[in-house]
Amino acid sequence: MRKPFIAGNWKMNKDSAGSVELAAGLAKELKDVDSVDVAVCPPFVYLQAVSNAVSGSPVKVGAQNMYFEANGAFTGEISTDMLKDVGCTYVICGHSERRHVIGETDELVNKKVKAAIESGLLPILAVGELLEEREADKTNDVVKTQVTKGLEGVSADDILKVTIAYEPVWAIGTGKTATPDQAQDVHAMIRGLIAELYSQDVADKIRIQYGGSAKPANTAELMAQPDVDGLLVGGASLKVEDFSKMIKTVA
Ligand SMILES: O=C[C@H](O)COP(=O)(O)O
Repeated sequence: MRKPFIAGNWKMNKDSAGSVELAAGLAKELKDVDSVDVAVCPPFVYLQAVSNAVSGSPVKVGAQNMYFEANGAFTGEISTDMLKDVGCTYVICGHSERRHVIGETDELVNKKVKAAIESGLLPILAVGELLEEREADKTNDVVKTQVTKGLEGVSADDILKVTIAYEPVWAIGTGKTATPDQAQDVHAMIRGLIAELYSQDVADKIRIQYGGSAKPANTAELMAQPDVDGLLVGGASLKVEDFSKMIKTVA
């Protein structure tokens, strides 16, 4: 039985006061939730304040990105130790906006996943196809490559520290959610791939989130799919009411 895991990716939104207000509101609303793992991923500069605001509640904190080196001359980058120092449990690696806007490669994403695990952070490996790739019937190939390369060198002992987030790029921030069947098809394919790369036991245990215009109105039908174990939520995670409603739908 996989415990559902719902994470909010705030992306480049909120200010200092707004971050604390949202985090404190969620901590209060979700204080009794223990059947769902919950995380929020604010911008780097608000991580400490958000960690303080959710302290003692079931809401954990994640970062939206990281760098794979431990320290040194890497201007503008943030290390895993820094993230742990400000209270992070999770880190998103390979979000499609980082792949397609910033230009991150599978190789870089893989270094981040391995460095996260090494440091004790729990990576959320995000994968997903572009609209033209789906239209060209390349969804499975693209996602398989991203998962396989993203997990290269991750041992069987460590793989269950990873959550995979399937986010079809055409569904992100567009209001165009993948249908539950479309999500289920790709999630089942990913689970089958994990069985091939690791074992059936690992595949049965690893959590696979769906992301892309997830909101209160479609949470139940997405989460009803047998291979959808959680959600990586963008826009709808920016309001206490919406995000907590999604979690309570599952709890
Ligand atoms: O990381 C979250 C996803 O990119 C989904 O964003 P969205 O819920 O705004 O479509």
